[in-house]
Amino acid sequence: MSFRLQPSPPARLNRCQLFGPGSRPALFEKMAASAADVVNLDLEDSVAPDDKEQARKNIIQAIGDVDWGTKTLSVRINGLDTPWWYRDVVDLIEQASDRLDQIMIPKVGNAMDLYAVDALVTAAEKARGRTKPIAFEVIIESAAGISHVEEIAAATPRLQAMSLGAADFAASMGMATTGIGGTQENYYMAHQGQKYWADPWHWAQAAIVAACRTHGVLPVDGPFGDFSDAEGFRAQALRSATLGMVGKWAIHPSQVALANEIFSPGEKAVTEAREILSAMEEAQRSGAGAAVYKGRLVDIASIRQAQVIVRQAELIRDSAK
Ligand SMILES: CCC(=O)SCCNC(=O)CCNC(=O)[C@H](O)C(C)(C)COP(=O)(O)OP(=O)(O)OC[C@H]1O[C@@H](n2cnc3c(N)ncnc32)[C@H](O)[C@@H]1OP(=O)(O)O
Ligand SMILES: O=CC(=O)O
Ligand SMILES: [Mg+2]
Repeated sequence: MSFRLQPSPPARLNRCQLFGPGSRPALFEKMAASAADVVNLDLEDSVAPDDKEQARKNIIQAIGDVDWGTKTLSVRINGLDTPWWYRDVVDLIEQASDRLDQIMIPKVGNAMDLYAVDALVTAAEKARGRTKPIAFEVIIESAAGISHVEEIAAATPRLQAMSLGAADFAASMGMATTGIGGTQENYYMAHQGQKYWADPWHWAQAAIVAACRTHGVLPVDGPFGDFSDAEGFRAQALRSATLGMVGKWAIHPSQVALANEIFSPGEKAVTEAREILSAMEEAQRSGAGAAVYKGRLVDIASIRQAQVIVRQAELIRDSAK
């Protein structure tokens, strides 16, 4: 164990991030009224090139005009390989109200990408006299991004969250699929005439979780494209939660409740976690480091596991007050 303590991620809910194109302002009030913890107004891939400028204007106006409640309000800017990104940043900081919490930077390939955006944001904030610093979130969605995931997670104290973007990731990796997340028909093991499907996103998710947990960043699962497939979404989200991710994107309102449900620990899990903490308190009072709970071993590591669940339950309870 390193003598450095693992930093905690930001203490805020990030169970669901609801996306909507900046070119469809009619959706903004609906997004604000949704149950998502985070709203992502998009300037990037859901907006056609000819609509970029108008989408930017729509978003800047809506940041000030719409009541976003207590949601984390984020705008996805265009990628650093486009002619639009610097104007996205400058106009957002110069013209949008201070209600804007975060910008999402897509297709980040290394720490220098974040250095460049940080430099621009810092200068623009100073010029505007903005006192609330803009937080960053990034998407890991390229071969370069996943190769440099740890340096990206460590790149700037502005960074709060990191998502896996399955669509662009698949394209960049040359994966033979047009599906956005979820089970891939051809990714299976064969054994005694049966097919057993495996999870092609698992390794990238695990790398993201490890980088995020090392540097106190929230790891998030990105889009699941087939919004008619609730069971597929559920299975993908359950796997992500099991791996340590804290939430998932919704690209359609039908996915919000599902994400909230899966990334909120259920009553049974919370009760069990509290019982483990009590069992361990009792064990420690009697000088033992391990105990038996429901016929299985629990020890001091179980306290840390149970605390993850209890902390998340408390965050949800506190946010409902
Ligand atoms: C894949 C890689 C990525 O980068 S994903 C992130 C970028 N993509 C996006 O932002 C796309 C977000 N989603 C959308 O644009 C739309 O949901 C798409 C998928 C096009 C479907 O729109 P539409 O045909 O209107 O859906 P629908 O008729 O089933 O809508 C039912 C009611 O829900 C509303 N709705 C729709 N989308 C949103 C949304 N994103 N946020 C909030 N509300 C939404 C519709 O307006 C409709 O409302 P109502 O029932 O008529 O009042
Ligand atoms: O931006 C998201 C993706 O999946 O690509
Ligand atoms: Mg993408």
